[in-house]
Amino acid sequence: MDASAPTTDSRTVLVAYATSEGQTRAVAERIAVVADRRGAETTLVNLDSPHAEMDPASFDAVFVGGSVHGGSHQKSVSEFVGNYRAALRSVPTGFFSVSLSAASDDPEIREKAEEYVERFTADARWSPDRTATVGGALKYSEYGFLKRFVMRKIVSKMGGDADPRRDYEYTDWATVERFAEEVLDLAAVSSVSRTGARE
Ligand SMILES: Cc1cc2nc3c(=O)[nH]c(=O)nc-3n(C[C@H](O)[C@H](O)[C@H](O)COP(=O)(O)O)c2cc1C
Repeated sequence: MDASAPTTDSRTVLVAYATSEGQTRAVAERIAVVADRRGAETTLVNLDSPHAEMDPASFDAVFVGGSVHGGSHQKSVSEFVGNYRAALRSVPTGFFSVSLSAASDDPEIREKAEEYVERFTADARWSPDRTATVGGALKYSEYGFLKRFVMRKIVSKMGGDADPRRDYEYTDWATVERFAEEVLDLAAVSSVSRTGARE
């Protein structure tokens, strides 16, 4: 093996996320699995649960993710990015956004998913190295009356006809893994030139 080849051994990876119904946690966990597979030491943090203070600058790669509700991501996600904006600019980063729009067959609706990301990153004044819009889930069995009502409205507005007697998962796991690999590749590349500045 070429000893100078970049590897992700002993790289540290942070996956910070917020979730309202659990699908973004599943996506974050899949990203962590991809990082673990590459030998990284991965820290998974739910931004809405009590957690130790952490400085993204002390990781080799940082993923941040949230889901879209009423057109916006969780406040804890924008607060995290706002608090650590400078640190996030110093490491390879990926932002993933989970929504139903991302799963639509209609390109105009999928465009909305991109707009949620653009609005988030513009408001947060942060330019992640990679972004991903990820199809979410419809978990009728877990929704109370109001959420179920809102979701049926959203789904019908999107032209869908999901049967509310069952749950749906629209997440494309191959896309999630590809996104994770791309950000991890950046981490491996930048660590090679770590003696100098990040290129
Ligand atoms: C009350 C509610 C509002 C939502 N609003 C939007 C929305 O504005 N746009 C969208 O694309 N998806 C919307 N969704 C779909 C969620 O983004 C999707 O269910 C996602 O999987 C939720 O991720 P989470 O389980 O990590 O919270 C909404 C879902 C709920 C329950």
